[in-house]
Amino acid sequence: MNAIEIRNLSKTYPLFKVENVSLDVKQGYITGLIGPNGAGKSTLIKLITGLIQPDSGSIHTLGRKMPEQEVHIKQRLGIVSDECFYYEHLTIYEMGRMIAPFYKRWNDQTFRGYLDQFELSPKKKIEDLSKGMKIKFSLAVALSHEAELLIMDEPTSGLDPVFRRELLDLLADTIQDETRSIIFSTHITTDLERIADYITFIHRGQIVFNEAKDDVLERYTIVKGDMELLDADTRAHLVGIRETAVGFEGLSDNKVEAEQLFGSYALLHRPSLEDLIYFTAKGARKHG
Ligand SMILES: Nc1ncnc2c1ncn2[C@@H]1O[C@H](COP(=O)(O)OP(=O)(O)OP(=O)(O)O)[C@@H](O)[C@H]1O
Repeated sequence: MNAIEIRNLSKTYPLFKVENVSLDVKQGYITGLIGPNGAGKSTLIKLITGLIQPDSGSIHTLGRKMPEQEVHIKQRLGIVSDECFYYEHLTIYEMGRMIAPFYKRWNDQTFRGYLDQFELSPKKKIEDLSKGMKIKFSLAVALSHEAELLIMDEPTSGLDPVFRRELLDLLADTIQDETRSIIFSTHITTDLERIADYITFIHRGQIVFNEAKDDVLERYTIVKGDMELLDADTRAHLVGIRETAVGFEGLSDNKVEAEQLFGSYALLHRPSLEDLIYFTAKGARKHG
């Protein structure tokens, strides 16, 4: 079962396009959305949440079609970001009162519990909240109406390390019942190494891969060796290469092939998600 099903989605801006994207986001899991600056992560999230309309293609969220069934979908969706505040002059308490009637499954007691847990004073005005506090507030709202799908655009980037860890634990707990799902865009890839089940990698408006995190980190490998190992064949094999005075470091998208190609002449080791972004942004070749 998929929480989100995207088919052949395209959106063109004057200098950028999301092109023919198809993507399944699995229900009951945490999916991390990664990619370099300007890759299209926020654009994809805005398309999914209906903030912008695609030129072509379709999006089904929680089994319902966007934008036709947007009102129904929004009841079951929690959007967590520091950007979705329209009433800056209201206090947290007043904003909560304003939001509550919109949701059929709103639980005021749960909301007050999260405000307390996240140390958010109900008397504080929205305009006086820091970026991290806005994230906490929108998370409290999402969790108080029993959202089945949390869509989070860089939720941890404005948070201190203590709350960041607490948030990651909270998210891991949130999906324990296997009916809830989370899609989570971030540059803090170590957060995803900690909690993500699936990774969606977007680059230049296209999906590079959408796979289980453990499979990705098993399939790719970092290759390190002396410069004399780099010839036309070995260069063509690597997705991206960093050359230094003492040798090279590169990313292979096929560990088995890399082992055959480089044998015992090079050092191979497991990449981090950050390595995948770095070498993909550096390289010209498409991943296999
Ligand atoms: N409304 C718009 N009009 C024109 N171009 C836009 C618009 N919104 C975004 N873009 C362009 O689309 C591209 C992708 O932007 P997007 O914000 O989706 O990237 P991102 O992956 O979220 O980047 P970052 O990691 O830097 O936040 C950028 O080149 C951006 O300038």
